[in-house]
Amino acid sequence: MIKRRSLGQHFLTSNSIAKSIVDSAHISKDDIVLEIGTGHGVLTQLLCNDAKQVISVEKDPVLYSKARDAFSHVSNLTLEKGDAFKKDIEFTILVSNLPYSESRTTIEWLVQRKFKCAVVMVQKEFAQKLAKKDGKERRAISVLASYCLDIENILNVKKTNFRPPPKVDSVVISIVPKHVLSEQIVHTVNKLFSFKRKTIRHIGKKMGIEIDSDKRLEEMPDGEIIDIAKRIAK
Ligand SMILES: C[S@@+](CC[C@H](N)C(=O)[O-])C[C@H]1O[C@@H](n2cnc3c(N)ncnc32)[C@H](O)[C@@H]1O
Repeated sequence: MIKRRSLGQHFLTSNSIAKSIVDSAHISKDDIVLEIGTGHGVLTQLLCNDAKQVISVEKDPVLYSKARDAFSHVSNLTLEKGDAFKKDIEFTILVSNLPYSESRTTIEWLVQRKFKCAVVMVQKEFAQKLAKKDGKERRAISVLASYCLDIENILNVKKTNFRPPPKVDSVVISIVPKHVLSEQIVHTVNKLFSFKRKTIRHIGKKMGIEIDSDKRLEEMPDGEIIDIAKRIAK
């Protein structure tokens, strides 16, 4: 077995945690579920039991081939090989024990999509970052997440529940969308935060618009930051 750290290959070993994750997505027979990272399929069969259809994408070709053999009898499952973020898959629900290195990509990708809900496992620190509402540690990703998504922590998962165990504990979060943003706005919010220490007047000047305020990004409500990004992106 190839253990590729860059692919975040820490496999969940607990069937009861897998069941809790799938149950908390409240999947019905109308739902098309996307799973990012099939791995050894600890979630995949459970998802297929509940959903109309499951599309499970795995980037590692060896794991993809093994899953094809293991799940060849499952009629409502489509297995795909490759990078899930480069595919244009329609889904109603996303369920994934995310590769940690893709957590930020996933949130930026989700805020640009329409879907019913997502249940994903992320590192505890990343969940805390998403929940930052103000202060110096607030990041572009915190603004995008709190403006676009309702996020709830639903389950803490100790690192001992994975093989090989990661360095940190995880948390399963549920996500319900509120607003959708374009790729250009997501990019602009990231750009605004690259000048984070400056006043918004100064940042506006750098980005070609006039803003009559000396506030800093960390003091501004999410909606105001998004409005500024929209003015810049026009
Ligand atoms: C944390 S493991 C979870 C595997 C399995 N679902 C589980 O719960 O044990 C993440 C999986 O995602 C795969 N992966 C990493 N990046 C990916 C990407 N961009 N698209 C699809 N799969 C990816 C890894 O190879 C790995 O199998």
